[in-house]
Amino acid sequence: MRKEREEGLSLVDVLWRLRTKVLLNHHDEECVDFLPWLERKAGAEISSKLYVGKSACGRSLFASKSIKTGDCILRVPYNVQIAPVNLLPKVASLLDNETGNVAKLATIILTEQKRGQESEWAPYISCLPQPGEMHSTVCTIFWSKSELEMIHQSTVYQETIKEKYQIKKDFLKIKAALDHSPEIFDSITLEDFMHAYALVRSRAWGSTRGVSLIPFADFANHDGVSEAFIINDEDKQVIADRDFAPHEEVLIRYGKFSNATLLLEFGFIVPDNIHDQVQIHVDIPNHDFLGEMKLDVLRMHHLPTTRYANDSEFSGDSFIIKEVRSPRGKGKGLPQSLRAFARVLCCNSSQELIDLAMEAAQNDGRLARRPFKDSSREIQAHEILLSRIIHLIKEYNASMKSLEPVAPSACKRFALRRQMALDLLAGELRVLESAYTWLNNYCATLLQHSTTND
Ligand SMILES: C[S@@+](CC[C@H](N)C(=O)[O-])C[C@H]1O[C@@H](n2cnc3c(N)ncnc32)[C@H](O)[C@@H]1O
Repeated sequence: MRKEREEGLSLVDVLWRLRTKVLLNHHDEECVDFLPWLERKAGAEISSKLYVGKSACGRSLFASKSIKTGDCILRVPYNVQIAPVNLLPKVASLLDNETGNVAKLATIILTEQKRGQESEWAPYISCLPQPGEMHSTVCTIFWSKSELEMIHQSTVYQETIKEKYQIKKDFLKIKAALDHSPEIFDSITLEDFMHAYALVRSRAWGSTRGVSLIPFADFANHDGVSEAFIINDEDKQVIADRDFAPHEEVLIRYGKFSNATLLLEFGFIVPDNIHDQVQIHVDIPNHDFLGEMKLDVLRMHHLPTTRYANDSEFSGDSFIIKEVRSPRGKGKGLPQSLRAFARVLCCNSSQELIDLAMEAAQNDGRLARRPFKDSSREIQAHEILLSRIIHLIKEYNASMKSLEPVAPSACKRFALRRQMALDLLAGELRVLESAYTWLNNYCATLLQHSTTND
């Protein structure tokens, strides 16, 4: 107690510290003063029911007392959120409109870190994960080229390359701006910027006023099946989705995110993620003599098509598929837009394309949404999808097989990333296999009906 009093803490703070020391079983010495400090800064209560503690996934929020379903467990007013407008005016004036909000928030973190104890945000900044901490460097932007190759099947691969490019672009702009202000920041490295960028990506939320860091709320860890989330309002609130006993970890849902998104933005994945998805490309082959007509019909009906690098080579589209939960025909099956695309792709006469366009005009205007009347044509359309999916399944299996088990002497970081790559691919493979089962079943049922009718 004398030590705390010597640190200049008020009696209330000392009592809070003693109380939490007794209560906490995930005690986090470094964060004990953080919430009282934030509440003083906000001039309002932020949470009477939660504390910041330690978990297997870095810091986390825990119940400090019993929580009932429907209780408001935290509210962070806008005046203690960190938004791009908090960027020092001198630095802001040197940045153009193309500099993204994530880069601006990352710059705020770096400049506040530099100010050390003089920073008005010092108690918050000092609780953020440090560059060396394992969980903060798992995001794929930190993966090497060969590590990224492990997941080249997944959209995360391309997204990471795009993101790394954007980070470098933003870094050069920020560096140029800070070089004009050596009194604020003498030298900034790409590594420092990437770390700050990853911190922002994994803990900033969007709101009616743009993107901001939400101190305290951003210590909540993610559970994809939780119904508690940060309400997209100016003051950020979270409402408990169930009862919690004292000291239970309180998880929230960041969003209905696939493992691809979780890995890219937050650096972790969850097993059996119900939000997993796969992006598949379906192309109109360049040898298709009806290719141009098919493209015209698709565009006339507002189905987006992409012409790839060389106009004469491929045209096609990308579709997101999620796990198809019921192979027996119940539930949603594959996206209707993908099945419509396959029906158009399957047409082998201009008359068939005209018939599809007429059918759309006579109904709700949407192209190829109804099954072909001729069930053998309907089967052929879906077999195009089946063959695409079988091809992808083979590729995923081959990629996973090539990820040899790591030697016991391999570095811990590589072993972790390899395991994440395997888990990511396994989740996407599960989605593809569910689509395969659904399509197979659909075609078999159609075949059975047509032979019965014959
Ligand atoms: C918004 S922060 C949450 C607080 C963070 N644990 C900390 O120490 O400051 C998001 C980060 O927490 C970690 N995290 C959150 N939920 C997780 C989960 N379910 N599994 C693994 N890591 C998780 C990841 O490192 C993620 O980037």
